[in-house]
Amino acid sequence: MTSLLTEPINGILDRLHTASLRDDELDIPSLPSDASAQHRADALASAYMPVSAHGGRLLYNLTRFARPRTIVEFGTSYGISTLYLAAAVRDNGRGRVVTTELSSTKVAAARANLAEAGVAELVDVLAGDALRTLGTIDEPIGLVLLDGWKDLYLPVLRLLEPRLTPGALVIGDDSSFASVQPYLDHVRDPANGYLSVSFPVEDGMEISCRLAG
Ligand SMILES: C[S@@+](CC[C@H](N)C(=O)[O-])C[C@H]1O[C@@H](n2cnc3c(N)ncnc32)[C@H](O)[C@@H]1O
Repeated sequence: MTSLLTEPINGILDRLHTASLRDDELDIPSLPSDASAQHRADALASAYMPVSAHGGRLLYNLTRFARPRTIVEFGTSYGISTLYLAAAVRDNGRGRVVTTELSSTKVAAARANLAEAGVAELVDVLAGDALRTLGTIDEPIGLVLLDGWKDLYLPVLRLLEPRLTPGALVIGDDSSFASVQPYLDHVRDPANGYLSVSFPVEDGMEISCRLAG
């Protein structure tokens, strides 16, 4: 049996996905186009913006198959995608997740959700800007989920690239968004060391395999 379909993870994911439906009712103030990542994170502190249940199951299955020792996630929010990754780590019997989030409200909520789900010991939630927090990881990385602000996918990937293992999977969520294009241009050019495929789940996930170290 999978942790995803058993309690407490199954019920917590149901609850969080249901709560995320209220994102549509939030009154988010419009932000200047040059608003900082922190400003955007604070303005959207109430918004879950999660992967869908289908996207989450894809993340779970990829993680089960790849059996990575270290998974890095950019953009924790309330911890929904992190729970799918952590459930797979638990069922693999090895590995850990390092995830990072700018909003302090969300860091506290995600830590509480992961503790309630019984997977807190499998996950490090790093508070702060991914461009700073993820620079501290010095071990080989087997799987990356990029789901923070879209314009930062490429700088975050470039930061992590020296530590990607050959064969590592890099997953970019919301790949149909125009702001992801510079990232897509990078991973879709084999000269940059990836074989990349667009997967049609929700707003699209780009799944890229690292060919070279
Ligand atoms: C789309 S949501 C993540 C959803 C989450 N992966 C899930 O499925 O539940 C994006 C999150 O990335 C966070 N974020 C954006 N830029 C960031 C940065 N530079 N460093 C850390 N977190 C960031 C935002 O605050 C926001 O909570």
